[in-house]
This record gives sequence, C-alpha cells and structure tokens, in this order.
Amino acid sequence: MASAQFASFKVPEIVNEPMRSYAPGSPERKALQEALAQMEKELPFEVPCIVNGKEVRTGKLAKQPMPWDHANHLCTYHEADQATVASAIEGALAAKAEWEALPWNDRAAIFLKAADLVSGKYRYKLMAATILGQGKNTWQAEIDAAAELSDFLRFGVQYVEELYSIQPPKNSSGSWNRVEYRPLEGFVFAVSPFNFTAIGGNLPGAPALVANTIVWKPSPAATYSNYIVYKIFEEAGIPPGVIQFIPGPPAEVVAQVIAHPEFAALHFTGSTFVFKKLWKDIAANLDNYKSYPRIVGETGGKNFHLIHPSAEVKNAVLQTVRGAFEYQGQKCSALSRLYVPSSAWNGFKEQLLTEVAKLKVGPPQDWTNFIGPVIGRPAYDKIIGYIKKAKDAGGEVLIGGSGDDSKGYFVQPTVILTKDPKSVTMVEEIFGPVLTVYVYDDKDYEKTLELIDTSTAYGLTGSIFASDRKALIHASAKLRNAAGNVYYNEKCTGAVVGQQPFGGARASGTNDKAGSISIYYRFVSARSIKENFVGLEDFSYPSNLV
Ligand SMILES: NC(=O)c1ccc[n+]([C@@H]2O[C@H](COP(=O)([O-])OP(=O)(O)OC[C@H]3O[C@@H](n4cnc5c(N)ncnc54)[C@H](O)[C@@H]3O)[C@@H](O)[C@H]2O)c1
Ligand SMILES: N[C@@H](CCC=O)C(=O)O
Repeated sequence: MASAQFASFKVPEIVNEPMRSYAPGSPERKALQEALAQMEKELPFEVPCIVNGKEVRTGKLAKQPMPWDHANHLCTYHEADQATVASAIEGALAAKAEWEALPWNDRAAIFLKAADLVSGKYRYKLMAATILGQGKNTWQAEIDAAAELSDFLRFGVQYVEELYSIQPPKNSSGSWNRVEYRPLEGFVFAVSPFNFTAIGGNLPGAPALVANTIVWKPSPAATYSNYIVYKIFEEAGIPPGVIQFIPGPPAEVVAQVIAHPEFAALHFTGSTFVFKKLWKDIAANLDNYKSYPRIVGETGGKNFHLIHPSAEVKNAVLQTVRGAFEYQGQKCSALSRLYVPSSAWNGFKEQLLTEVAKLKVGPPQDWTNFIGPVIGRPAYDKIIGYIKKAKDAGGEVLIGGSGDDSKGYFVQPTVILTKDPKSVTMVEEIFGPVLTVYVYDDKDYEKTLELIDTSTAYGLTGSIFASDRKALIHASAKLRNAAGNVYYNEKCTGAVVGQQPFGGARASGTNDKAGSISIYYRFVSARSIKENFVGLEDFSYPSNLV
C-alpha cells in the first residue's frame, strides 16, 4: 500500500506557550491544587526502566526523596543493571531503521502532539511532580514543566523544518544537487540534570526529532517527572525502542553506554566536572568507536550582574533578587556574583536587603513561598560549606547565612559582601541561594570589567545594568566572551525558547544553543547528493583536442 507523500508541507504556526497566572481564584490554581493533592495521596510511585516499550523491573531499587520532606519519597525506581543497559542499546539500534524511514511530517506530528499533551492533558500532573520532587514553586514549575517543555517540542519542529529546507543554491547544467540530513550512525546517549524537567525532555527529544534513537539516563533527583515525560512521548506515538528510559546508578550506567562501539553522540546537561570527565572517558575510548562521537554539553555557570553608576537602582535590585534566588539559585543561569559601584552601594544595599528579607522560605506547594528546598543532602552540605568558606575568607554575611535540614533542605537566601573579588564564592559555582557582592570603586570601572571577564572559568550568562547607552555598548564589547547569554537591564536567568537561544562557552559548555536551530545540526550527518541527467559522449576534455 502506498503511503502518503508530501514534497512540502507547512507546519502549524508556532508560538510560545502562554504562561498561566495561578492567581487566587483562577481555574489553573484549582486544577494544580487538585493535581498536587492527588499526587500527595498516591505517592510513592513505582518507576520501572522502559526498554523497547516494555517495563523492566530489575528489583534493584532506589528512591527519589522529596527535598522539602526528606523522610518521604516521591517514587521508588528500578535501577538499570548491566543486562538492562545492554538491551536498551541493542533495542535502540534495532528501532533505528523504521524510525529513520518514517516520513518527516509523521515524526513532526508526534512531537507536536507531545507538546499538546504537555501543555494540556498532563500540564498539572507534570507540574505537581516537578514541585513535589524537584522543589520548584508554582511559577517556576509553570516556566519549566509546562511552558519550556512544550516550547522545546513545538519550536523543535519548526527548526528542523528550516534545517531540512537548507539546500544547495546552485546546480550545474544537466545535474541536480540535494543535501540529505541523515541521523547519526549508531545511537545517541542523553544524560539529563535534575533542575529542569524541560531539559529532561529536550535531551532525548531533540536528537529523536531528527530521526536518531536514544538511550536516556535521567537524573536520580528528577526520576518521576522525567518518567511522566517518557510516558507522554509514548502516548504521542514515539515507537518502542526509539527512546529507552533507563534510570540507574550514574557512573556505572554511563560508563557502560559510552563504551559501546556504536555510541554516536552524548547529549549532556549537568555540571562541568562530570562533563569534563565524560569527555575524557570518550576520548580514551576513541579507537573503539565506529564514528567520531559528537559531544554536546551545557554545563555550569558563575553568572554576573554588573551595575553601572548610571543604572536605575530599583530595577537592578529587583532583577537581582529574582536572578539570584528564584528556584533557590539552582539554575545554571543563576546570578551569583554582583558588582556594584561604591557611589550607588548604600542605596542599593538598603533596597536589596529590604527585598531579600521579604523572601519566604518553605515547602514549594505553599503558594506564599518564593524559596523552596535545595535538591538534596549533598547540595545542602555544599552550600552551607561555601557560606562557611566565604566567612572564613573574611566575607561579611549581610543577610541569611543559615539553613535548616530537619525536615527539608532549606537554606536562607544569603547575601555576602566581600572585599576580595577573587574570593571563593566569587569564582566557584555554588548552585544555591547565595549571592556575593563586590563593591568597586567608580574609578576602577575598567578594572572591574577585566575582573568580571577573567576571574572565573565560566562563560554562561551575565547582565549589564546601565541607562547610559555608551556604557552599555562599552561593557558589552569588553564582556563579549564572558557570557553566551547577555542581558541589558534584565536579570541573567529566564531564557525563552524561540527568543534567547541558550548556552555558554568556556567551561560552561559547547554552546550549541538549546532552543535554536543550531542544536539540531549536531545530531545529523549530512549527505550531499549530485544527480547527473546527461550521459558523457567521450572521456577526453576539449583541451585535449589538437
Ligand atoms: N548550561 C546549561 O544549560 C545547564 C542547564 C541545567 C543545569 N546545568 C548545570 O547542571 C548542574 C546541576 O545539575 P546536576 O546536579 O543534575 O548535575 P550533575 O553533573 O550532578 O548530573 C548531571 C547528570 O550526570 C549524571 N552524573 C552525575 N555524576 C556522574 C558520574 N560520575 N558519571 C556519569 N554521570 C554522572 C547525573 O546522574 C545526571 O544525569 C549545574 O552545574 C548546572 O549549572 C547547566
Ligand atoms: N534556560 C534557563 C536555565 C537552564 C539551566 O538551568 C535560564 O535561562 O534561566
């Protein structure tokens, strides 16, 4: 039976998923409340591995504790053992031929349907899992699990449509040139972080959209929300084997997968330390691979706000509060070093401390809390340890500085004043609600630009606050390589798919820009095709004639 053929088609118009307000009395607040109550009543859930569309229960159990109530867990999950990992890889390779052969419009339709399931039928369930399991408040869960995830899926279709349409502009007479965007040979390995449910979906989703098959290891601290994402892919029509869901002990699972000869690409988001380790392990295994693996990794940050003397203080203060403390500073983009001119410091400080004092800390499902828990015991200890190190190095805690781990992992929003712009909390990624301030002498503005550029290994995000346009242009030029996402008079977090392609260079990653067309190039292997229409009459050239 002949299948439908489209030489060309138009994908539906893609727009950003509108954010819902969750204001008191709104239908979305009621729906989310119901989803949370239902989930709290039914937990803990049991999560299997999924290989070739079938649930695998290895019996090797691990828990995803809830960070606001660590005595209880959201789910128990079956950790992939060696046999499960091996069958996930073989199954992904076996599923490849049929997935590659599926017409593009059908693949696109599956992802558009997945987006609608995220933003519709499963919106509140996904948000509830992100709130209870990853400790996001409602607004942060809406940004992530509802809006960003559906945006990744929908805009992805638009970007791949654009990519496939990039064709050679010229043809010699009697011939026709085309470029075919093949998926990579082998399978793609997605390793995702805890802090964004959307990134969990995008790491396997983006390479699958361009016809790769994927082995996906989610973060242990985001297992349940990521499992729901997997089930959404399945309901949307992604065939068995195309995405293999294998939670498990990170180091063991990852080592086994990247040792496979058909490992074709790593799609990673997480810490710089782990990414560097994986890159070295892949390099050490290079002779065993069929192809050169593609390595895509978006990693840590040490993001800055630079306040110019001409900045509008109220806006700079409020953007600083959001940038540093939303989601407890657990965004790769979170603000953690602030540079304020001495001429503005007194007023700035007063407003900053007044606003920070208003931030309410507590369980994420309580509507009034701005700050929830940090993700777990290691994170809590690390953050408290950094506050101590900063104090030991002479830093002055202006507000916060303490935590309470008796029920959940709560750290008070903390502002530290330092006289040393290269002190530990000005240069190392903390990944918690800790902001360090360096007050620069106005006459040292140029030196401060140099400091911002050179004092950390990272290059992810940064913001410049100035009302003087010349100052903005100058600082932006000087800090050109200090951030892959730079903002003017706006906080350094909150990139939106389709609006600010996201990622940074230096130690922050390969800067392949999630949420843009460029990420898709990394997961295709182009083939140039030249077709000749006119046969040769003779092998010799005119210049051979005498
Ligand atoms: N640049 C970005 O776009 C971006 C986005 C989100 C998070 N991040 C970064 O991610 C980090 C926070 O996320 P995280 O705590 O989940 O990161 P992480 O590095 O601890 O974990 C990321 C993934 O790697 C796995 N992993 C951990 N240790 C491993 C090991 N030894 N061997 C193999 N795999 C291992 C984890 O299980 C997880 O799946 C921060 O550094 C943050 O800046 C970056
Ligand atoms: N894209 C998000 C950060 C993702 C990393 O954690 C932002 O721009 O705030």
